[in-house]
Amino acid sequence: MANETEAKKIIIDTDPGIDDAMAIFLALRSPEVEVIGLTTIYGNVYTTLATRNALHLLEVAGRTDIPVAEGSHVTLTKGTKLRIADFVHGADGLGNQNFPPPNGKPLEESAAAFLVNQAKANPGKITVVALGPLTNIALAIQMDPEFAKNIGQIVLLGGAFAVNGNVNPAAEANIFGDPDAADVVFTSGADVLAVGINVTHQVVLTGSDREKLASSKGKFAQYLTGILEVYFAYHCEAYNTKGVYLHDPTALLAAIDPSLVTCTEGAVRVQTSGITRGLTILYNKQKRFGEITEWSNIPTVKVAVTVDAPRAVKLVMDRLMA
Ligand SMILES: O=c1[nH]cnc2c1ncn2[C@@H]1O[C@H](CO)[C@@H](O)[C@H]1O
Repeated sequence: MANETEAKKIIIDTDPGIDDAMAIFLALRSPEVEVIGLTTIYGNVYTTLATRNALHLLEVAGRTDIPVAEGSHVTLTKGTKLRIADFVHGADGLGNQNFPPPNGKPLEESAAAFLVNQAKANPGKITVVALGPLTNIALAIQMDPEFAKNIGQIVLLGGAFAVNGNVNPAAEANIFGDPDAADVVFTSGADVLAVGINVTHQVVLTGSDREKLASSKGKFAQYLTGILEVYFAYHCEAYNTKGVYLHDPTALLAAIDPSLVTCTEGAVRVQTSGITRGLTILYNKQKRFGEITEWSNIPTVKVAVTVDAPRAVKLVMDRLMA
């Protein structure tokens, strides 16, 4: 029997990553969602290390029942020159804490095949929360013409809508990581919600929040206090702030509770070359252009424009300290 309180099934596509670790733990502490798998991708670390970290985080959480499917090692156009943000997250992606290797192994199935098969088995029921470059999602779209229809929603952390990027003034890191894949996802016709850094830069975990995490007895709070040191140091150096941006947790929360953000809707295209490679442009449909453009007849997506930041930070703190 359909049940209104049935948890929403989510797959987290992730490149752990310090804020990825926070988002994964947050999901595991959120009764509104059931994590049915993690799929891995390069971004904050290379894919092999992302898989190792995903398995490790599930072991820390005592949730080795959740499968991990390894994703692509190259971009959609088979590019191997990847931009890895180890300077943000530490060489191991998790704040250089010398964690032991995990015992678990990933599935034989690739991330894209896992996404395709799960969406096919549960049409309209699964939300993908995509926290890294969008290669796996684009591969799933290319692998199965029905995927965009079968997947319930794709909530993605990516883009810098009408603000500067964080890789360079044009581009946000996840879109810059694979702009071709991002353009495939944005134009696929799937139900997409993009949460960009125009929104996530408002959701800040302060030094005093970190102290509260440190003094909490919670298992996740203790773990995160350790790995957050490197993330704080990077923000202090790059942004001259004493807080850190909660990118991935904000996207995860938007998937759990859409009322945390307000959105606009329009066609999004991604610049795939030149000095603005990775730029996300939203066509808000306010003007009807006389001529056909690259934005004509493109399905619309939702783009987050505001966030209830105090409520988002409180949810992160309450759930991670529990
Ligand atoms: O300055 C940066 N350069 C590259 N990646 C970053 C930076 N800051 C954060 N992230 C990572 O990229 C995503 C948000 O764009 C987040 O997953 C974050 O961990």
